[in-house]
Amino acid sequence: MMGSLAKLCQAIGFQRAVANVEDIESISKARHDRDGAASLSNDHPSALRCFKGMLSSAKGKRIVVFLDYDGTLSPIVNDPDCAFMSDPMRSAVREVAKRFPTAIISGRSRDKVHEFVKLDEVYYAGSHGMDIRGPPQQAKTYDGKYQTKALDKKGNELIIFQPALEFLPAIKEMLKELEKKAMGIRGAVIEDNRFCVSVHYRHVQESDYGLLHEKVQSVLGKYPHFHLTRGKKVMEIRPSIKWNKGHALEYLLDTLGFTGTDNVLPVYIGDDRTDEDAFKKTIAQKRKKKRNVAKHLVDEPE
Ligand SMILES: O=P(O)(O)OC[C@H]1O[C@H](O[C@H]2O[C@H](CO)[C@@H](O)[C@H](O)[C@H]2O)[C@H](O)[C@@H](O)[C@@H]1O
Repeated sequence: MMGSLAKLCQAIGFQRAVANVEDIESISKARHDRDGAASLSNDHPSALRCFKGMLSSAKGKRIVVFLDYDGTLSPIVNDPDCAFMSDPMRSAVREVAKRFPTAIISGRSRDKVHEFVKLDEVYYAGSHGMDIRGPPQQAKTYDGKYQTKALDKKGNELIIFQPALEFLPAIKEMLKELEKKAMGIRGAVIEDNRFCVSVHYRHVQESDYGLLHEKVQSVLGKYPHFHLTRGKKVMEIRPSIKWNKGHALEYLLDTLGFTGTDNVLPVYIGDDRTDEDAFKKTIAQKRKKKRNVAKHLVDEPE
């Protein structure tokens, strides 16, 4: 059962920790591309060195796997439309999804990630978690108005959760303005991620960075309910709601029936700053468990 997870980790670049598994092309090299991404260092504890230990803490628990897309399941490439996932990576994710509930949480639009991943057996959260296609169960602790039922191509029932729905008209307007403004700057690429917008500057001359930033800020100034975050050579404009990849992880755990339980171990694999919101929630989950154990000890009569 753990073999499939080890294989996926190896495909993502965790080879050192899980030796003796069949060789799958690693994307770790591509991730160290000096583009501002956090790299492994003494300041960052390495999952590579404690993978087996991490798995031993999964004993008796249900593992739920959460994966980022760009830079994790696909290499970072120059053209965002060409960030394809390799077939071995797809097989590794498919194998994991057979054994553990698995979700992909990306900054991309949900449809775009699905198009790249092409697997129906995983759950998808696009737009940094603001567009979730989850299990066919309403989440208990979330506002029902953002949850709608839908059917997939095979007629299976799904729940769609979109907490930023009311921002859609403004996002469409903003997208047009950004496209117009960015046209003047060579190399700038605007990507429609449905509930957020990416402004890529990977191909912009360094001398034009400031100008592009100014233009983005001038558009953003007209939309006070939005804010800017940063990724790898990309500025991302998002609605200012209290919702990120971490909340999406919690939402999915809820719809999978794990709210208030101790018997779950969420595993999140990601490479970028926005993934840190989800890492924090997995840690919070662990702390919650510790608190519950402590409470249990206090409640328990001696
Ligand atoms: O949450 P993620 O799935 O990691 O998405 C974050 C952004 O990823 C994409 O941009 C990044 O990957 C591109 C393809 O490798 C690369 O060209 C770009 O420079 C990177 O920033 C995606 O295009 C963005 O919309 C996502 O927000």
